Amino acid sequence: MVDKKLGGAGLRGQSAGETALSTVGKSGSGLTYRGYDIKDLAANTRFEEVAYLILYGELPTQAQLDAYRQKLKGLRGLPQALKDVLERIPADAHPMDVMRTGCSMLGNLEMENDFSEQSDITDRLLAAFPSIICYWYRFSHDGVRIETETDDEEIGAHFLHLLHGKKPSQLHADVMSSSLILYAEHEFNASTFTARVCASTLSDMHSCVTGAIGSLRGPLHGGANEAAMELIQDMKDPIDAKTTLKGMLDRKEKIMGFGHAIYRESDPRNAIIKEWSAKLADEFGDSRLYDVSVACEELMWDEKKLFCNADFFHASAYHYMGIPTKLFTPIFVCSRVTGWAAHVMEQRANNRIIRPSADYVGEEPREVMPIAERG
Ligand SMILES: CC(=O)SCCNC(=O)CCNC(=O)[C@H](O)C(C)(C)COP(=O)(O)OP(=O)(O)OC[C@H]1O[C@@H](n2cnc3c(N)ncnc32)[C@H](O)[C@@H]1OP(=O)(O)O
Ligand SMILES: O=C([O-])CC(=O)C(=O)O
Repeated sequence: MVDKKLGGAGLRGQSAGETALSTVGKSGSGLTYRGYDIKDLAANTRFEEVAYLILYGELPTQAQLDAYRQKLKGLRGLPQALKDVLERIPADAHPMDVMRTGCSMLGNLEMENDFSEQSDITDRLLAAFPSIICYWYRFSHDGVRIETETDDEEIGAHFLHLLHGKKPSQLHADVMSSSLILYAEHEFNASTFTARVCASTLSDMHSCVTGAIGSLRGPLHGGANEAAMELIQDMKDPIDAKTTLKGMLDRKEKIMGFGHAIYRESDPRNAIIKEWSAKLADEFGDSRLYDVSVACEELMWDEKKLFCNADFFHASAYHYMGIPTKLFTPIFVCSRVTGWAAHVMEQRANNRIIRPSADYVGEEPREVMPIAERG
């Protein structure tokens, strides 16, 4: 794994354009957003500061942050027509499909008429996504029509408040803020590239983000945090964890939450979310999920030199905060919309339609036979 060369299928190792937004896997610094190391950001900022950095180019002053939070707070309400749509989506729908539909419906109701509106449209999506997913979840699962306009200062706390019907503890608010920072931006990953391809046709912001949600949904990308939870939830203890994983590796099964297309030795986001998971396990008073996760990490490194990516310890961390597994990937959307939108804006600012070529491997030229002679 560590020695594997970048190249070949999946456009791996090929540059597909320029970005000033982030670096991934550059030696000396695993992940940076606009020049700031992810560890520095996670330790010293809150998510709204990072969203502002990604979208507006610099970290905000206190006055700018206050104004930005105030703006986002004022954008949490959902139009009745969107609530009507959300109420029609069944409880057994996939929540990522709810996000996709919610984003698309908002695009019908609050269309981006001109690119000069792109920042306001993005702020609206950033503010509205927690409302969209929680409104649908609480209506379809609990039969409750929630009020989505809370006075929480932060997006992460607002999400937990809507989900659980009460304000979260400081620890949970801190974990959510950190988690949203970790997920915010990641260069030309599959969902962001989807957004950029869409943007390159000069399409609207809602279309770009809706497409990106579809790409993030898959288990090889954002969906891995849910798949990781399904994997660890039945593991009894570290020994059971190692036996289970060994069997899966012997059967050549993929272990979700491990490996990465770009990082070769570690994902810098893992150490941060792992530390939060340990703190949550302490608070929860039952460390089984954390312990089995550590055992999985050890075994995967020993057997395959594969490391946990950002998703693996998110599974236990989110679970400890009482978040239902199927809402894990939608939280990723609530964060990554910042990166997606910033890439859309960057693409628009220096655009050429993205249209690669393909190596043809089909039939040689031939003539159409009259239908009676085919067979
Ligand atoms: C936030 C995110 O989106 S992070 C990614 C989340 N996705 C996952 O966790 C899904 C599981 N992981 C994977 O499927 C892959 O590691 C990906 C999709 C992330 C990267 O794929 P690739 O770039 O093709 O992986 P890479 O080239 O490094 O794979 C090297 C070898 O390790 C194997 N491998 C990679 N990841 C895993 C895994 N999680 N479990 C088992 N084997 C793996 C590959 O099958 C490959 O084996 P091969 O050489 O015999 O074909
Ligand atoms: O970069 C990737 O391929 C996937 C990833 O970790 C992310 O999008 O956060």
